Amino acid sequence: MVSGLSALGLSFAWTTKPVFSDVSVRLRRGTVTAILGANGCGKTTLLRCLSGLNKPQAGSVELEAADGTVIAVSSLSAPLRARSIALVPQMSETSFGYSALEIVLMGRTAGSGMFVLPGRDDEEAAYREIESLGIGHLAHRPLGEMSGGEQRLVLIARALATNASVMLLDEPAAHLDFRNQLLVQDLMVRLASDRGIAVGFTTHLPTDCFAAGSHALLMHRDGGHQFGPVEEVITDSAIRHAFSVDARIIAMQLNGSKSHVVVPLKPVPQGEHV
Ligand SMILES: Nc1ncnc2c1ncn2[C@@H]1O[C@H](COP(=O)(O)OP(=O)(O)OP(=O)(O)O)[C@@H](O)[C@H]1O
Repeated sequence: MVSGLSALGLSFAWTTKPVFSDVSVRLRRGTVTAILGANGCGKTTLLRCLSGLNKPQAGSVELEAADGTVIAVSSLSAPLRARSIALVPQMSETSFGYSALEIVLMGRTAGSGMFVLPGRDDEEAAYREIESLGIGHLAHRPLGEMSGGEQRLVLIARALATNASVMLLDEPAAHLDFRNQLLVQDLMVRLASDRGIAVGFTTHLPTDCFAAGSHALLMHRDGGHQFGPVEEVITDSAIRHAFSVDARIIAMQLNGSKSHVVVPLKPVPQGEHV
């Protein structure tokens, strides 16, 4: 059984200028980790490094087993990697012509090779994942004819169908309406608590970290970062440094539980020390 995914000392550069350096983060089984930062700070690049799609110039990404053994993600075969770590992209234009059922079946047979045809069991399992997300009515609709929110749920169902122990979602709430944002946040929390999945997601909205994450990795535009429990990492001064925005975190009791909203107040003037 996989107990988590760890990145140790990751550095990545597309050119000579590093996108990030020496990033360490641990996504534990049964928890949700938010990866927060301004546009262009490297969230998607990091997520792809964690999934094994981008190769970092330094550092390692390792899957941890419950007995303490670790295996480098870079040493896994592509099929095994696809069955261990599911990546939910923001969009999948290459899948636009396929129906939801066909797309989720691709997740079910991920890593089995091009010539393996899905069987009846696979089809039933794919239906179950689609139903579990409340989108059974979309099973036979092509992805390209769905709304952004519906597409996101289909891509999450495809990731679930892989039975991966780690799920990485790139901006899962982007372009979603209020209700669908809430549904996706609740879903990530449930995938962690009910299925024991180690969930990681990227966002550029600080409030999302409090809503769904137990831990946060805050990435700064200068390549620096902080990782730890959300309430320790996401502070007024950390937001000011990461986004160049003066903001206030407001904590309140709502329906018997603690909620937080992060209110942006004003941009920090250019050139002012953050
Ligand atoms: N394929 C690529 N080739 C070269 N540079 C890239 C490539 N992909 C991303 N970059 C650059 O790497 C940096 C980090 O990009 P990335 O997409 O990881 O940021 P992000 O934090 O996810 O941004 P956003 O919030 O806008 O989605 C940016 O400067 C971007 O221009």
